[in-house]
This record gives sequence, structure tokens and C-alpha cells, in this order.
Amino acid sequence: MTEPVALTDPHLAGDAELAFEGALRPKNLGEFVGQAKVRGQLQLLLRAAELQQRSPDHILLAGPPGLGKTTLAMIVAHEGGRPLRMSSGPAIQHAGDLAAILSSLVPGEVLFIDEIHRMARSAEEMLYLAMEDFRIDIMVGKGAGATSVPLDLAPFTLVGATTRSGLLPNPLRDRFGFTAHLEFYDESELREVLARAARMLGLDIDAEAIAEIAGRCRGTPRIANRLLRRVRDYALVEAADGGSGRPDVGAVRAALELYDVDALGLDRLDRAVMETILTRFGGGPVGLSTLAVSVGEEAETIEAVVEPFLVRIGLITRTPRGRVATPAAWRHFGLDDANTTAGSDTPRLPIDDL
Ligand SMILES: Nc1ncnc2c1ncn2[C@@H]1O[C@H](COP(=O)(O)OP(=O)(O)OP(=O)(O)O)[C@@H](O)[C@H]1O
Repeated sequence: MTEPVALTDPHLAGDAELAFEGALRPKNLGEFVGQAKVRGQLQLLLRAAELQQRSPDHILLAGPPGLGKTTLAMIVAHEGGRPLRMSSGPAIQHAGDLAAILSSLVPGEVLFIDEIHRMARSAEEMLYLAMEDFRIDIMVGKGAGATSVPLDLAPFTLVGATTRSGLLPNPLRDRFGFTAHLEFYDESELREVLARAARMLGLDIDAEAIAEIAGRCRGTPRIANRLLRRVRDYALVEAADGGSGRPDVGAVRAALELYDVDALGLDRLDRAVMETILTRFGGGPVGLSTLAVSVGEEAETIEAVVEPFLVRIGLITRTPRGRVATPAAWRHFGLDDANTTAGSDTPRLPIDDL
């Protein structure tokens, strides 16, 4: 049974968006919706470690943002009653940063490194030995007089998260005992995520409205929860202005239209990418870096955040020569590919229609 979260919860003040996310985070595998296969695999791994009274094997969680990697890392620690240390690749820019973390771990601790593919190469190499032998070599001194001093570590479990597992060097990837690939959630799972969040918030929302949000949240629980929050805001303001204040399907559509979320759940960046491929490049193929420059976004964001979803819903395909729009994309944007040529009089997307 989930604990209700009061709408006036002081934790929802301040950085409300983050507090909201934290409050809704499932605390154990039983509360974690979807990803049945990964849940089963993790359950077995944790139980086996418990029976053998040892730390669970190192775990790599791979998949697009917002699918529950941080949540699962917290669950791994929580289920085994183990302390959790959280860090991230960008925060580990020198081997010394990692040595400081590793040498201060207590026995059995879970070390979560988010965006592990962004860790410095020197730290990565230190991690190989740490993961395998719970030991690191610390260099003391410089130049010809430098010596390496071995340092034993407390046994720990590394949980690494990455949106780009392809960027991890093989020696690092091979040292994880288990790699979980998180998939986008289907609509019934998202309905469950939303119903749970609405229950926790004490929000009275009907099944039709929940289904409408579930269809527009890019297969991603974080987005589902965020859209639910926007719908709740909309209903609150409507009630204050003398309206019904019911978060029904009409309120959902109005709120999401206001926030530029279209019927497929595409947001501004998704649409900017599609607009570029369809109208500026006649449907493609377009290379990733050209695409990134055209929409003014990092290539990594396009590749890790935007593309996986557009590929999954069949709006683009990846070819060796670049990204290509599918017939479904032309249809969704109400465009006719025969009339579109790169560099010519560019047809505008019927944005109002989205
Ligand atoms: N399976 C799930 N069931 C219910 N809620 C979930 C689930 N997965 C994620 N969430 C919700 O989505 C939010 C985002 O999840 P989380 O932070 O774990 O994603 P992430 O994959 O770590 O994202 P990032 O890669 O951006 O760090 C959480 O606060 C949680 O409330």
C-alpha cells in the first residue's frame, strides 16, 4: 500500500519538481511498475546475494532518461538494507575523485554512478581493479620516484547507469555481473504509474483522463508524472476561477496543448528534429551532427533522448547515411513528401494541428 502524499507537503515546496519526483519514487521492487523481466532478474540477483551473505554483483542499468535507473539503484540498496552512495560520471573527472569515494565506502555499500559513460578515462581504469578485486593502486609521488601503493577496499556493489551503453569500453562493461536494458513503458504500464501517482497525491482523476496522459508521455514514467502535475495545476486554477476543477479528459487535452505536448507525446525538441528532417532535408537522410546543429542541441541529447523514442514510434529510421523520416512521419505532420524538396520553398508544419 502506498503512503499518500499531502498536496501541502512541505517537501513539495522549494524545488517542487524534484521533490515531486522524489516523493513518487517507488521504494521497492513490488512498487516498481513494468520492466517485468528486469525486475525478475534483479530479484534473483539480490536474493542469491542475500542467501550467500555477500554483496550483490555489480549492475549496469542502460536506457533512455526517466525510465527508472536511479529508482532501481535506490531499490537495490533499500531491498538489501544497504547504505547508498550517489555520484555521477561528470563529477569524476580525475582518478583521485574516484579513489576518494572508493576508499571511504563501508562494507556492503551500494555505489551508484549515474551517466557512468562520462567518467574520466583514468578513473575508468581504476574502477576495473576496484570492481574485480576490491582493490585500487594509488600512485604516490611523481616522475621516476613515483610508486604505486595498493589499497584494499570494502566489498561494495557498483550500480552504473547510462543512456549510452555503446560508449562504455568493453573491459568496463564486462565487469558488470548483470546488465539491465530498460525499455520504454507501454500504455497500460504508464496508466499504472499514473494511477499510483494520482493516488499518492490524492488526485481524483478518471480512467479516461489517465489514458489520455498515458498516450502522450513518450513511454516514460518521469514524463507521465510531470504531465500529471501540469494537469493537476490546470484543474486547480480552473477551480479557483469558478470552473469544474475536475481533471477530466478535456482538462488533460487543454493542459497538454498549452504545454506543447502533441497527441503522440512529441514535445518541442522532438518536433524541431522532425521539422528539420522533413522540411529542411526533404525527409533525409540527415547525419546526426547536421541535425544537432540545425536544431541547436547537443548531438548526445538528440541521440540519447530524442531519437530512441522517434525510432520506437516509427517516425524515423536510422540508416548508415543518416536519419530518414518514415511515411508515418509525413502523415503525422500532415505533409506530402512528394511536394517537399530540400532547400526549396519550405512548407511549414501545421503546428496548430499537433
Ligand atoms: N517503474 C516505475 N514505476 C513508477 N514510477 C517510476 C518508475 N520508473 C520511474 N518512475 C518515476 O519516474 C521518475 C524518474 O525515474 P528515475 O529518476 O529513476 O529515472 P532515470 O532513468 O534514473 O533517469 P535519468 O537517466 O534522467 O537519471 C521517478 O521519480 C519515479 O517517480
